[in-house]
Parts: sequence; C-alpha cells; structure tokens
Amino acid sequence: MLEAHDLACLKGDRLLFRGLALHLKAGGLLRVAGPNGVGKTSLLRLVTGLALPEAGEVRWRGVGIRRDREALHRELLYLGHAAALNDLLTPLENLRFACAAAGDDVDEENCVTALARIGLENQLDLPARVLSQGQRRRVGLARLFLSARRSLWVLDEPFTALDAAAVADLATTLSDHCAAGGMVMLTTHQDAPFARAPEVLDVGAYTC
Ligand SMILES: Nc1ncnc2c1ncn2[C@@H]1O[C@H](COP(=O)(O)OP(=O)(O)OP(=O)(O)O)[C@@H](O)[C@H]1O
Repeated sequence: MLEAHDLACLKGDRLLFRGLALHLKAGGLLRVAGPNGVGKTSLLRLVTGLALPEAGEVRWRGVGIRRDREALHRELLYLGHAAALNDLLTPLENLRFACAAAGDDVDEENCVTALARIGLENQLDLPARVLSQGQRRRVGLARLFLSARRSLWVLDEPFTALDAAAVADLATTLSDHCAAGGMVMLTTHQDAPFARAPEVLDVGAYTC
C-alpha cells in the first residue's frame, strides 16, 4: 500500500503544494489531476522517491521510503512523461536496456513479444530516431507487459500521443493490472475508458 501524509513540495523558492495526503491500496487506480504546472509530475517524483518532500512522509507498505527506498523500488515501475529513448538504438535494444537498468531479467523473446503486443512488430529493427511520437511512447509502455511482478505502476501522462485504439488498449491493460491486485497512479489530461472510474486526486486543492 502507498500512502502519503501532509506532503509539501518546494520548487526553487516556491511552495507548490502542502498538506497533501493520498492512500492507494491493492487494486486501486488513482488519477492525479490539476492544471499545467500545479505540481502533478512533482508529486509523482516525491512518491517514487526521486525527490524529497519539504515536509511530510511517503510510506510503502507501512514503512517510510526514506528508511527503505529499495523496498519501494523493487515493486515500482515508473514511466516518466518523456519517452527517454536512445535515438541510435532500436525499440528492441531500448527496451532491453531499460529492463536491464531496472534489474528486470527479461530475454530478447519476451521483449519482442511485448513490443508486438504494443503494436511495434514492424518497427523492431528501426532506429528510434525515425519513430513517430506515438511509437516512441509505445516503446516505453512495452515495459508494462514485462512488469507484472511490479505491483505499483506510476505513469506520467501515459496516454500522450497515443491514438484512440491504443488509449483504449492501455486503459484495459491498466484496469487488468488493478483487477489482479496491482496499483496504478497516473497523470493524464484526457479521459480514458477504464473498467472502473479512477479515484481522483486534485493537486490544485493543496496549492499554496
Ligand atoms: N526552480 C523553480 N522555481 C520556481 N518554480 C519552479 C522551479 N522549478 C519548477 N518550478 C515550477 O514547479 C511546477 C512544476 O510543475 P510540474 O511539472 O510538477 O507540473 P504538472 O502539474 O505536472 O504540469 P503539466 O500538466 O504541465 O505536466 C511548475 O509550475 C514550474 O514552473
């Protein structure tokens, strides 16, 4: 279970939000909402331990992540809003590199299957620099099909640049992960056809 209490976020000399609390339990789908610049990405970086809060605490399975960040990271899949690809490498090479860097033991066949599942079967051997924006996004999302053992998926704008069919497919993948007892926390500015309506956390309600 992921919890945060009384979180405050400082950027430069500006307090973006304070007093923010959240609670995400097994099977939960949480949508972080709010206008541009309110602090949604900043919040994701706090709950994933990539940045430190000015005040408050994030807990994973009851333990503060400052005490045991590794316990969270063993079960976390975090996909940022940028595709973070090496343009010289193919989708297959990029995916294998991302998995290896995260410590996931996946072989080439698993990666090919994941890329085909996300609709990139015809782009496996192209350099990433020639991919469309939606295809670049899909390379990162292919990790979802290799990360079932990671219970917490934190996704920053995962639907950006995807076509309608891919949005629907991703919504189903995320809903299935929750139905299997996983947790999803995401930001998005668009509606998606989830099996169950997500809980919504409006960061704007905590703006200073
Ligand atoms: N050094 C700084 N000093 C002051 N403000 C900063 C500094 N660095 C970042 N910010 C502000 O912090 C906020 C960070 O926003 P963040 O990326 O978390 O927003 P977001 O809600 O994810 O936005 P979007 O919907 O556009 O992705 C922005 O308003 C940005 O201008």
